[in-house]
Amino acid sequence: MLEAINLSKKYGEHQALKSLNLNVPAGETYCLLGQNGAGKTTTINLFLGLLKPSGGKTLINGVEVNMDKNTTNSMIAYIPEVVQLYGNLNGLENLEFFSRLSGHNHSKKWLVSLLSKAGLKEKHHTKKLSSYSKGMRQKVGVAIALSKNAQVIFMDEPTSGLDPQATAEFTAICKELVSEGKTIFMATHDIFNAVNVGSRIGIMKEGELIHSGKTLDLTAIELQDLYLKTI
Ligand SMILES: Nc1ncnc2c1ncn2[C@@H]1O[C@H](COP(=O)(O)OP(=O)(O)OP(=O)(O)O)[C@@H](O)[C@H]1O
Repeated sequence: MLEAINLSKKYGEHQALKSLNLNVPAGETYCLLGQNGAGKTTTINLFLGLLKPSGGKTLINGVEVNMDKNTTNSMIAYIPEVVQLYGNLNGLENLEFFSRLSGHNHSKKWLVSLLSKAGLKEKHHTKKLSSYSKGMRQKVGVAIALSKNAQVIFMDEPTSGLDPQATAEFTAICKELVSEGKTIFMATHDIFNAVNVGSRIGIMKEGELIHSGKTLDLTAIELQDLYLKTI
C-alpha cells in the first residue's frame, strides 16, 4: 500500500533523507521510530505530497504521489500531533466542516456514528472544541479521516501528551481500523505503543532506515534494546 523507493530529501545542503526504501502492505500499522531529527516527519510529508523528493519516489497503492496527487490525496488522511480544529465550533460541526471541505456530503446521522466510532462520547459531540482535551481532538481527527474514507491514515506522534487511558483508547481505535483493512503509518517516540499497536516497525537514524521488520511478539523492553543499539 505504501512504498518509498530510493527516497531522498535535501533541505539546502542538509541531507535529511538518504535513499530510503520502505514497503508497507495494506492492513498493517507501521511505526517509524528514531531520534529527533532522524527524518520521520520528512518521510510522512513526502508521502502526503507536502514536500517534493530530491530523489526517488513515494507510491500509495501503486500511484506515485507527485504524479497524481488528486488520486493519492483521495486515499489518505493525516492526523497531526495536535489536531487543528475550530474552537468556536463543536466536534460534530468541525467534522461536518472538514468532511465537506474534502468534497463529502454525509448525513448528520452518519457523522455522529463516525464520532462515536472514533471513541468520542455522544455527550461531547455538541460541546465546543475549546473544552476538548488533546485525546478528544484526536478522536475528531480520526472521525475526519473516516469521513474521507481514507485507506491510509498517517499520524505524527499520536500518543505524545496523552494520558494512559487516552493512549489505551487510541490504541483500541487503531486496532479496530486496521481490522477493517485500513493501513496506518505513524511516527512515534512511544516504544510501548509501537509494540502494542504496530505490526511493523522501522528505526531511522540520520535520514536512513537502519532497521525495518515485523514486531511479532517483540516486547517493549526488547524493542527498547534494539532501538538503543540501532540509534
Ligand atoms: N523545512 C526544513 N528546513 C530545513 N531543515 C529541515 C526542515 N524540516 C526538517 N529539517 C531538518 O531535517 C531533519 C529531519 O527532520 P524531521 O522533522 O523529518 O525529523 P523527525 O525525525 O520528524 O524529528 P522529531 O522527532 O523531532 O519530530 C532534521 O535535521 C531537521 O532539522
